Amino acid sequence: MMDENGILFVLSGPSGVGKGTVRKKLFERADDLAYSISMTTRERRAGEQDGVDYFYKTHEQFEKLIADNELLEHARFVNNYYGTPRKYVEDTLAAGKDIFLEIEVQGAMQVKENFPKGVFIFLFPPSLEELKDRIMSRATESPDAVLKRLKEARSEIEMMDAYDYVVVNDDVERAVTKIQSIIQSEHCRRERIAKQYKKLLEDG
Ligand SMILES: Nc1nc2c(ncn2[C@@H]2O[C@H](COP(=O)(O)OP(=O)(O)O)[C@@H](O)[C@H]2O)c(=O)[nH]1
Ligand SMILES: Nc1ncnc2c1ncn2[C@@H]1O[C@H](COP(=O)(O)OP(=O)(O)O)[C@@H](O)[C@H]1O
Repeated sequence: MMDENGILFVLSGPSGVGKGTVRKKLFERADDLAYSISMTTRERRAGEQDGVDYFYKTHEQFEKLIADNELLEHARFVNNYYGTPRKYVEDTLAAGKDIFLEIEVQGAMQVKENFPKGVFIFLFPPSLEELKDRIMSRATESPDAVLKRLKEARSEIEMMDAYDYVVVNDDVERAVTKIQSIIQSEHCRRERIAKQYKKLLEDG
């Protein structure tokens, strides 16, 4: 059966690789894509807004969301919970609109089980040295949190194989353009399949 649903895109990659930066630039250019704002128990950083960057929750509130099955996936990352609201994703896809998730690898693997047709993109650093510099330069974390994020980065990179595409974030513009072409070619691919399917039915 051909589906008229939107396409689900997932962007993952180690902390500090530039996911947030690339995603924001992508959304400045793409207007037919919806962003799924995640829930988190992490503290709000300076400059972040509730309902824009994340929905900030207490541990108790988050655990209730899990118990009530309101999350499509969730994971713990460096002592905090992160999760994707189920309803927004399902409603957006059902309305025929594409949705974009920016989540870490454990969560992405849960999404893959439920949405095998999703498109999984891994953002890759030019080098580990550069990754470390980027996490440090952002200076939003304590030295301890920087170390934990770096440690996490190695195990995240090991999961790269499970992704459909790997995009190196050497230059933001270039990475965004590559992601845009991935989105475009996935649409072409699905249209081609739909056409072939229609032809098959017509040919009887
Ligand atoms: N599983 C999951 N991971 C998420 C979600 N939202 C954000 N993340 C990931 O959690 C990790 C930590 O995010 P954050 O604290 O904002 O740090 P940053 O990515 O280093 O800026 C990143 O890898 C995010 O992509 C979510 O809803 N689910
Ligand atoms: N292509 C790039 N080249 C140089 N610096 C970058 C690039 N992409 C992102 N950065 C910088 O790296 C740091 C981490 O980026 P951020 O988007 O917060 O990463 P993430 O969301 O993956 O944790 C920020 O200071 C950002 O400005």
